Amino acid sequence: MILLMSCIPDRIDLSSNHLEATPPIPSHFNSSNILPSLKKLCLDGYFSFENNQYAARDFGNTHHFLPSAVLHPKSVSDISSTIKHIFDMGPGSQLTVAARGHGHSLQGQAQAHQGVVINMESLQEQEIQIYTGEQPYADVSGGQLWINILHETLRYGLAPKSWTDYLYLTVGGTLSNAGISGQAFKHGPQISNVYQLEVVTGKGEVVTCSENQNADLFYAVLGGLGQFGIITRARISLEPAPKMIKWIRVLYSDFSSFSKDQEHLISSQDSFNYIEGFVIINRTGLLNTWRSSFDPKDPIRASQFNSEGRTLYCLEMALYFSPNEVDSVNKKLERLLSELSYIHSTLFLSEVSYLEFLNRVHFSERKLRQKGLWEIPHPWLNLLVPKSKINQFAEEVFGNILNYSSNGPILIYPVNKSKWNNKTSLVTPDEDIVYLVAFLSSATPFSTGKDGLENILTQNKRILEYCAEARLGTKQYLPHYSTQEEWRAHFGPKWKAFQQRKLAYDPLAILAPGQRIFQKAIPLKTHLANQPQRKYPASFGA
Ligand SMILES: Cc1cc2nc3c(=O)[nH]c(=O)nc-3n(C[C@H](O)[C@H](O)[C@H](O)COP(=O)(O)OP(=O)(O)OC[C@H]3O[C@@H](n4cnc5c(N)ncnc54)[C@H](O)[C@@H]3O)c2cc1C
Repeated sequence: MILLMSCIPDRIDLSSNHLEATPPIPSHFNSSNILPSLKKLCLDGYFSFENNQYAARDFGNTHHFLPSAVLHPKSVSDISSTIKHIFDMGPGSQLTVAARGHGHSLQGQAQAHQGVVINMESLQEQEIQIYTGEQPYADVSGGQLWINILHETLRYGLAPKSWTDYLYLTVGGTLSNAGISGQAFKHGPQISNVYQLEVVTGKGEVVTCSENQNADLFYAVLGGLGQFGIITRARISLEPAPKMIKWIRVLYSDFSSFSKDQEHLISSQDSFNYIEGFVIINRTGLLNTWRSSFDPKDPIRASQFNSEGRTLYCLEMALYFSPNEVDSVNKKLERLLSELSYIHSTLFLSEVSYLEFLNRVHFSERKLRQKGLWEIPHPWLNLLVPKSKINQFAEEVFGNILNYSSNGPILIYPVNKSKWNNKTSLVTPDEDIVYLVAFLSSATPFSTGKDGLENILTQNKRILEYCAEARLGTKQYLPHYSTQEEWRAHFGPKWKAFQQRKLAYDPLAILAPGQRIFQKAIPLKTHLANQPQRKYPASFGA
């Protein structure tokens, strides 16, 4: 159930549905004055003004802000003329615009309260175009799903190099964050594997950018949380696609051996193609095994392994190969495994196609959907932790704060920062190796117990407080804050550049209001100059 109200108290907990207050839209703002002017725009696509509840929903399922209109663009010009029209109204109109990819944000980041949501998936102006050759690439729409890109590129024996664990996400959505998965140690995140973008800025201008052309906008948009422009097209770097995957999991009972082996593997020249890992705290229910699209016998074998109540760490690796390389890949696998110090009775190996491997979470999604466990609140917390502090972090968080059980998978794996470009808007800890730690919790509807939403949010808060108190230098990935002070602390030395770029590309703060970084009500120049240390209501941030 979605509750949509224009005026609701600060926080309502309906157990199954955690809502936050609607942003403080001033009383003089009346969207009904604005909407007739939108209707007059000459578009290839169309606006819908009713039945837009889905645009007030996301995967997190805790924030629900209803827009006044949804644009279903058929062309880039639909997007640019809509934004230009809103820009020309000036700051007084209050109208904001959120691009909505697949709506898999966690806290309303793709929503626009009483604003305009752009349904990016309807932008199918151009087919996926593949360029073969020495440096192959794909030209794709910003609203394209990664799963569709995979299917199409595989027809040419090619595929993107860097992925997310789940492929039902759009190009624009993941490039606005980073796009991190088990290939990132080798290729960097998805934002390191883009040659060119086409962007509609907050003034409605359509700009092509790359590292050689309008480079500042290019880097601003990558990891830019949708603040500087709407990605309408992206040129994605490709590589020859492997046919098959050896997919391996091994267990550790000791965190430092586990992380030492992970770091060894990501630093080796000739290593696996994919390296991740996860924490197994107590036993696993269906929600905890959503990544276990593995040999069906393995969970049974794993459950026979007597952990004696200890927390276990699972190192997950994949080796790409072609059917004609079986001998050499087996030798390589043997050599790589011989360098590791896992518990030897816990080696799990399966062989799957590349497509099955990359699409593994969708397999679990289907199972969860059947049980009604997909569209429930997901109070996720994603952190980037510097390598020098990971042992301290693990000891306190896995050993103390989460001492009873987890409410979903906890991923943990290191990546080499040398593969990441510091010019992008993405913020990471300042070390050569950082760990992605993802607490992918699901809240049980109506529960007020340990698996309930409030409890998980409290637990997330404890983790964040511990990181701050212990000065671990962690950064949130897919960040979510409620005060401007927190955003400034998040960006640290990058905050000034982030503000300057906002002023250059979206001076009226029209775009991506759901990130709650800038507020359209305040003219941006004043806003930037004054730097107020103000705390906005929890739902709105700075
Ligand atoms: C099941 C699941 C698994 C995930 N796994 C991973 C993972 O392995 N690695 C990882 O890095 N992330 C992962 N994520 C997080 C995911 O990458 C982000 O939430 C991403 O933003 C979702 O993409 P989307 O298309 O749904 O974007 P949306 O939620 O629709 O939008 C996200 C933000 O980007 C903006 N935006 C959307 N489209 C555009 C565009 N074209 N141009 C400019 N701005 C735009 C929106 O306004 C919003 O601010 C996962 C999320 C889920 C739900």
